[in-house]
Formats: sequence, structure tokens, C-alpha cells
Amino acid sequence: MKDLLLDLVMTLDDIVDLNTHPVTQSGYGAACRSKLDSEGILVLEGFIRPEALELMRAEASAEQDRAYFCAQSHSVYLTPRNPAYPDDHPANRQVLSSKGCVCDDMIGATSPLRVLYDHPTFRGFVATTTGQSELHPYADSLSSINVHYANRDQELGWHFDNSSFAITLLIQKPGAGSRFEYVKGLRDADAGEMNYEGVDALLRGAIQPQVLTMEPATLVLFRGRNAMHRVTPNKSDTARMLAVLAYNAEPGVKLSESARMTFYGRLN
Ligand SMILES: O=C(O)CCC(=O)C(=O)O
Ligand SMILES: [Fe+2]
Repeated sequence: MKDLLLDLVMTLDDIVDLNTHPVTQSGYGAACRSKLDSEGILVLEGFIRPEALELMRAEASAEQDRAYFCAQSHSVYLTPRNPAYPDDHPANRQVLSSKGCVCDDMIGATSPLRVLYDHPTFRGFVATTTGQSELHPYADSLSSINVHYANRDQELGWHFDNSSFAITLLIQKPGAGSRFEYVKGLRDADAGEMNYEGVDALLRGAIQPQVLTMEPATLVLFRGRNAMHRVTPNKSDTARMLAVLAYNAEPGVKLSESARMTFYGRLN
């Protein structure tokens, strides 16, 4: 029985197209790192093999009814209202985000998403590519692997991420809409430079963002801390399904309770 079970669990080789994306080779990680450093985004098309992708898609579809859906208005900076500025100032201007989320504790132990997330080779590749010496899962039971759903008219409003990098994997692409748009280097968070003029110009449509067209099976590593980005409304009846793989540079980190309540509707 145990052997039978082991046979059913996919290996890294089953999940990742290692011919196209040799994550086992340090030279590949180094090349990916220089691309991520120079462009702020790394797009690895066809990263997931078709059978593994189909398994991920079937699992994500099966869990969709249990997703926590929330709609919020928030500022581009994801910060509370700053009373020093008027409501229409870029620091306070509100945009809308609406999505469903399935948390880590609902992803099965043998899911290819979890095998990938936990695999030391994959983790080492992500560490090399992002320039971290080590990477750890979240210490809470919800935040490490998430699956996001966007149904018709659901969108992610313009924002900067708090985290230094994000890894996403598109599982299902809708028939129309859900365009990922971004402007790289629009602020310098660590220098405290918020670039209100640039943000205002983007919100007014005076700056045109870059558009990333991605197909299912594409792995994206993105530095969203200083790149303003959004996902436009889904304009079809096919849900957009996207996995987000989150790691921390240090062990023992939990997502804040307020963020867990907002995005997941629960703490554990
Ligand atoms: O859905 C995406 O492609 C991007 C997700 C994102 O920007 C986020 O979760 O912060
Ligand atoms: Fe983001």
C-alpha cells in the first residue's frame, strides 16, 4: 500500500519540465537571477508539465467552492488612510480588489503544488534566483501555498506588494480579461521614496503599463515591492486560477493576524 501511494506522488521530474528549465543546474539559477535583477520579472513559460498542470487544475477546481471570497478597497500602497493627505491623493486613493482564496491547509499532502513547494531543489533554485541564502515556509498553517480565483468581473487593483518577491503559477486562464499589467521601479520602498507623482500619472492613465501575457504552466518570479501592478477584471465565465508560492528569508514568520482575517477570513 505504501509503495502504491509513493507511486502516485509525482517527483520533481514529473512536475517540472527539466529539459527546458534545468533548475537542478546552478548555472540555470544564476542566469535566472541576472534576468530577474535586470528586469524585475522572470517569466518561465511551460515550467509545469501538462499532466501535473492538469492535476493542479482538477484540484483547484474541486476546491473552488471552499474558497474564501473577499472584496476590499485599498490604497496602492496597502496602507491605512493618511490624514496628512486628501482622499484623492495617490497615498489615499482607493482601488478595488476582489478574489477567492484557498489556503495552504486545504492543499493535499500529495498535491503537485505541495511537492513543488517543498522540494529542496526547487527551493534552492528560488533562493539562488532571488539572492536569498535560505528560504522557509510561513509558520502559520494558511499562508505558504495559496490558490487565487477570479471569477467574472473580479480583479486585483493597482498595488505594490509588501514582500520583496512573489512566485505565481497560472493554472487556468480565463477566456478574456485578467491582464497582468505592471510598471517596474515606480517607487523605492527601502529608500522611503513613494513617488506620488508617478503613481498619480499611472492612475490617471498618463503612463502606459507593460502587459504580461501568460499562459497556464508559466512560473513567474516578480519583484512587486517597487513595481506597481494589477490584474484587470476577468471578462469571461472561466475562472482565473493562480497558485501563489510564498517563502520567507527567516524561519518562524507568520502572516499578520489582520492580513489573515482579511484574505482568508480565519486565523488557522
Ligand atoms: O494574480 C497575479 O497574477 C498577481 C497576484 C498579486 O499581485 C498579489 O497577490 O499580490
Ligand atoms: Fe501583488
